[in-house]
This record gives sequence, structure tokens and C-alpha cells, in this order.
Amino acid sequence: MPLPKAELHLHIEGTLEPELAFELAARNGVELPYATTDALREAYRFEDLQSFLNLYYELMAVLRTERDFEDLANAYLARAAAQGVRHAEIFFDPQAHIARGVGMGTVVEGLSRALDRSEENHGVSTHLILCFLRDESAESALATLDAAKPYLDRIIGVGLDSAEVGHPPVKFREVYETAAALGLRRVAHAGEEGPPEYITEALDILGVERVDHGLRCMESPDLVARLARDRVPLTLCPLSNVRLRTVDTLADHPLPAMLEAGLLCTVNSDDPAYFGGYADDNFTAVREALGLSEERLRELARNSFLASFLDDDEEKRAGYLAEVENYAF
Ligand SMILES: Nc1ncnc2[nH]cnc12
Ligand SMILES: [Zn+2]
Repeated sequence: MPLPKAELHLHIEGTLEPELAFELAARNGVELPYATTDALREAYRFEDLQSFLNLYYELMAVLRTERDFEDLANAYLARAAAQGVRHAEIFFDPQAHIARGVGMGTVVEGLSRALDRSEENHGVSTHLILCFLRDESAESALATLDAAKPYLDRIIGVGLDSAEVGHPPVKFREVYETAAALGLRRVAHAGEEGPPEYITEALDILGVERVDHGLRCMESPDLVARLARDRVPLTLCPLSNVRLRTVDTLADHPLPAMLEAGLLCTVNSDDPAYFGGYADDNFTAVREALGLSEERLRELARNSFLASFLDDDEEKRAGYLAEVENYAF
């Protein structure tokens, strides 16, 4: 049994495996520009974040109905459960679907069909986080939040993703203020490809409680000291960083230095269908490449539950934390 953990940085659209993409394409009469699943996998060689995003958005064309989103989420939850994930806070990108004529209701209702039965079917508790695409306008983000209003009982918070450089957090000040007023939790991708200043902005202007990636904080000792002092969780995604060339190799990943600096790090899978591994695959990869001790791995698992939005059920969090402490490697 793998180490119990929470997954806090997971784009549901990034769990679309080639086999399911072809199945959904056939079901929906969508033509994919790849002959086979192997030919599609061949395309998974990325130069940077943008080259990945191009394929990520292209493949979403196969997701059309509630059932598609339900099947996608169920496939992820089954894999996550097998990897020791006990709780998942799942991102989705509604603007990428709305732009294709697939409404907010289809996406949220479809995902909810799987999520509502996830504890019973997979033993995984879940939360849903709506992400705004930062390379779209602030007005589009506001309209998206407005479209989500009928579904806010299913959505715990908002996030910010897609192409980072040139789209600083400040662009989304108003939508984050509106989200906060609606009682939504706030996270944002920052410091993946963008500079450390974007992390500071996400904290100071958007009021985020967690930083997704946050890797480039290591370029600013003052920022590292602040993040460590304030126990701001960072949702790191090591295999993603290698595939998107944010780090050269896993052995160069700053995770050990980040832990040494007292940062509240978590390990997550980002877009596992594209980056070569789910949650425990990331744990295994960093253990092997970086020689992390069992106690460091336990710390990462503990951090994942501490950083989760399980404040609505402290009993559940305590149960998961006990599983981590009692885990025998
Ligand atoms: N790693 C990532 N960074 C930014 N946007 C994303 N959307 C899906 N994965 C992403
Ligand atoms: Zn991400």
C-alpha cells in the first residue's frame, strides 16, 4: 500500500489518457489528428509550458457531455486511489470548455456525478477548484465566475492557471476579490515559469492561501523566508517540472533545498497523463532521484493533509494524518 496522501495540484483535463481520448473521440464523432494512441504519445515531448498547453487544449475537444466528464473523473479517481491518494482537490478549466460550446453545467454536473460517489466508490474524498485561464481577459474570468454561481455549493475555491509569463496575478485582482466575497478559497499558479514577484503578488493582491508550483521562490531569499515563516503551502509537481523543462533533471530539483529552508512543500502530479506519473509515481521519483529519507516522505504526506482545504471536516483530516503517522514503509 502506497503512503497515504492528498493530491492538491491536479488538473482533471490533464488526466485524459490517450486510450480514453480515443474512446471519447469515437463516442462523440470527433476526429483526432493522431492515428493511434502511440502516435499521440509521441507528441508528448514538450519544450516548455506553452508547447504542452497547445496539446492539452487540443485534446479537450473530445470532452463534450456530462458522461464524458464523469468518465474522466472516475478514471482519475480509480488511479489516484491505487496510488494512495485519500483526498483530492481537483482543478478544472471551464473557460476551455465554454469556448467550445460546452457549458459550465455540463462540466460541473458531469464531474460531480463521479465526485459525489468518490468516497463510496474509490475511498477518496474530494473538493473541486475552478481555475481561470490567465491568458484570457479579466472580464472573461469574471463572466466565468458569474456562470459558476448556480454551482458554488460544489466548488470550494478558485485557482489561476495556463500561460504564466506576461499574465501577472494583479490582472485578476477584481475576480479574486469577488471570489473571496463569495466565500471561496483562493489558490494560484505562480513561479512555475514566472518570476518570484508573481508569487508575492499572488499572496499580497489575490490573497491566496496556497501557491501552486512556487518553484522560483528559490531565487529570492526574502520570499523563501516569508513563505517559511507564514507556512504558506507550495504544491510542487516534480515530474511536470522535468517534462516542461523548468528543471533539467529530477536530480536537479530544488525540493531538498526547499524542505531544508523550512518550506511547507507538497508533491503532486499536475497533468499526470502527460507527464509520466500520478501522485505516488511523483513520490517514488523524488525518493529515488533525490534520496529523500522516509521521514522526509512522511513529512510531504503530512503536509499534503495540513495544506488541504479539509477545514470543513477536521475529524477527517485527523484520521488521514493518523494514517500517515502510522504508515509503515
Ligand atoms: N502546469 C500547468 N501550468 C499552468 N497551467 C496549467 N494547466 C494545466 N497544467 C498547467
Ligand atoms: Zn498546474
